[in-house]
Amino acid sequence: AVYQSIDQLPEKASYDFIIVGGGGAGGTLAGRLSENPKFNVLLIEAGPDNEGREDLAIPSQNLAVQAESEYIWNWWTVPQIGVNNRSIEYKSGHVLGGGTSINGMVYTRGATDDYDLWGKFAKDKSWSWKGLAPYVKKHEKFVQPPGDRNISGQYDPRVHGYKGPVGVSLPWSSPIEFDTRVMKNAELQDEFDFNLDPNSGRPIGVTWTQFTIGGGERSSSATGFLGADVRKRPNLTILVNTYAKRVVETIGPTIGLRKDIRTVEIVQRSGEGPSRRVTARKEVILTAGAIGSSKLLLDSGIGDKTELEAVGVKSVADIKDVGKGLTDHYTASISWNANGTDPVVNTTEALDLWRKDRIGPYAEPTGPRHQILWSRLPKDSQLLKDYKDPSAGPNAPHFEITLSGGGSTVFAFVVLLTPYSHGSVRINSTDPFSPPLIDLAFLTHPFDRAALIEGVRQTKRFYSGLAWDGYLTGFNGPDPDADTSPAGQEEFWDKIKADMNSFFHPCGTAAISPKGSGIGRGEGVVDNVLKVKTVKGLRVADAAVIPYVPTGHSQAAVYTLAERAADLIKEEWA
Ligand SMILES: Cc1cc2nc3c(=O)[nH]c(=O)nc-3n(C[C@H](O)[C@H](O)[C@H](O)COP(=O)(O)OP(=O)(O)OC[C@H]3O[C@@H](n4cnc5c(N)ncnc54)[C@H](O)[C@@H]3O)c2cc1C
Repeated sequence: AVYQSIDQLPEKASYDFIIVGGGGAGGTLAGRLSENPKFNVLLIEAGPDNEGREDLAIPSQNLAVQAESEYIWNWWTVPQIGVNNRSIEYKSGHVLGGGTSINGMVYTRGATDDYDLWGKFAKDKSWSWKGLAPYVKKHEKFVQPPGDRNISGQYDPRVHGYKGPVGVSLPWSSPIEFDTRVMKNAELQDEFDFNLDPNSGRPIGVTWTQFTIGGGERSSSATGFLGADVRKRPNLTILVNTYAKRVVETIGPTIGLRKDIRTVEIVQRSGEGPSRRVTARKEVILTAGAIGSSKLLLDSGIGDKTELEAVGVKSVADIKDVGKGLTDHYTASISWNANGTDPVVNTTEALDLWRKDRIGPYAEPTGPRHQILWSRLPKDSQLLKDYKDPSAGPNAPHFEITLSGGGSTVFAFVVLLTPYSHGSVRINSTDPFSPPLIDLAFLTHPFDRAALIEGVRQTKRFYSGLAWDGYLTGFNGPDPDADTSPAGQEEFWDKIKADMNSFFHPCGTAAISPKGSGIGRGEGVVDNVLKVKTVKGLRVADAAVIPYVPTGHSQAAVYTLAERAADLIKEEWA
């Protein structure tokens, strides 16, 4: 059943598993755990149901739905000292499907090394690219884009999954002159090579961009894992518009010394009306996202005892790393003038076409959708001599450079994928409705500033190739090389900082670490089977546990993680 409000939840119902947060991971887990008819599953989501909302299904509405306050948390970061004390709007999905219902749909797994790093953190090889291989593809259903685009030579069929519920495809439109020039440039320039598929685990090079779009519609954890058939399962209850305030100790006979945390306190999303407590017979699984899950733990008294007591929250478990270790991708924007003609989209016709046949400009995202250049700092880069390489390994790019054009502007996001800076999520109130203090710590480390300049320079080199002759008519900057005087550099940084944004891929706020290891600073929050340390009955199974942001857009890694989590839980309770 799907209940739209808390008063519809039967008083006496009981559940084996309570999943808190119906996003990328939560939707996946609810779908997978309820495959076993013996498990009774409750999924709690703060945002609305995705069903029946056309804007969430139309791929071209990606930016519109991200601006819709009902679908996002409306969080802002604390002033970021690295970017002239700006607060950055920190978007996060607030709807069934979470981020996967509103994100940019870019589908990239990251590098083998990123997954091997999980294994290193967990001291457990089953968390590694090889160990996770079945899960990397399990959620995916790679399909042809709708229409007649010929995609041969634009992806590698060997690296994809075809039986999962989440649709993945190249976008609808066929290549244009801009794309031909990108490919020509990759051929001509020694520094950059074409790479057939970004999802082989070895992303470096110029790749065609893939999206979580199936049959011309957005594919999310909600559409993929919680579709009409799944919603009919008698052992699955989905409760939307309901806020989990905290997890609390379950009253009853305590066996052993560990606190038993299987109870969730919930209330209407608006905060009005009475709170209720629901208890899981087996486990509570937090999947409220890297920000939401760490905030929930902190609101529940699970975190650094000294810091929690300083804000008046009673300590339940003193786990120092909760909310620490936040890593994310950050991006600078640069552009060129070009002599292409901006395509004019007739939105009425486009919408009609989409409604009729799921094709046309509405069947693909708004924004960068052509190719991505994944690159590393050169081997002989002074930066890699001055600092230990922050990337997980040689397959992991330092930069993502989005290649996007066709009209009068060629535009690039230069994304630093491997930041040295680590941020945090904190709370400063005993009220679970007060917003989290999100600190991304953007540009607070000298490596990050120097690396970002190198990323801008790489982009400039890419667009100075012969393939661009007669196409690009001028660089708009910001240009780190335009004026190398201190004043000129300051001007460059001011422009970058004024515009710098997040790619909204937070990870690492409840990081995985080995079973039995401590709970001091730098020692993680969950063990290698995702159980919260020192307590029982409670797991975290979303982006929060990924120790360091992968070098790709994060949804594929989250699906992989959630698929594995589902199997771990199924096995334990079989
Ligand atoms: C604007 C934006 C663009 C993005 N673009 C891309 C992209 O193009 N490609 C890509 O791969 N990734 C992208 N991402 C990131 C990707 O969507 C996330 O990595 C992924 O959704 C994370 O999954 P999760 O399960 O950890 O968290 P989420 O998907 O955020 O799910 C958490 C869920 O928990 C709910 N929740 C939180 N707190 C509570 C509470 N107290 N009570 C009840 N429910 C709660 C939330 O409402 C949400 O539904 C983007 C994200 C955003 C926000």
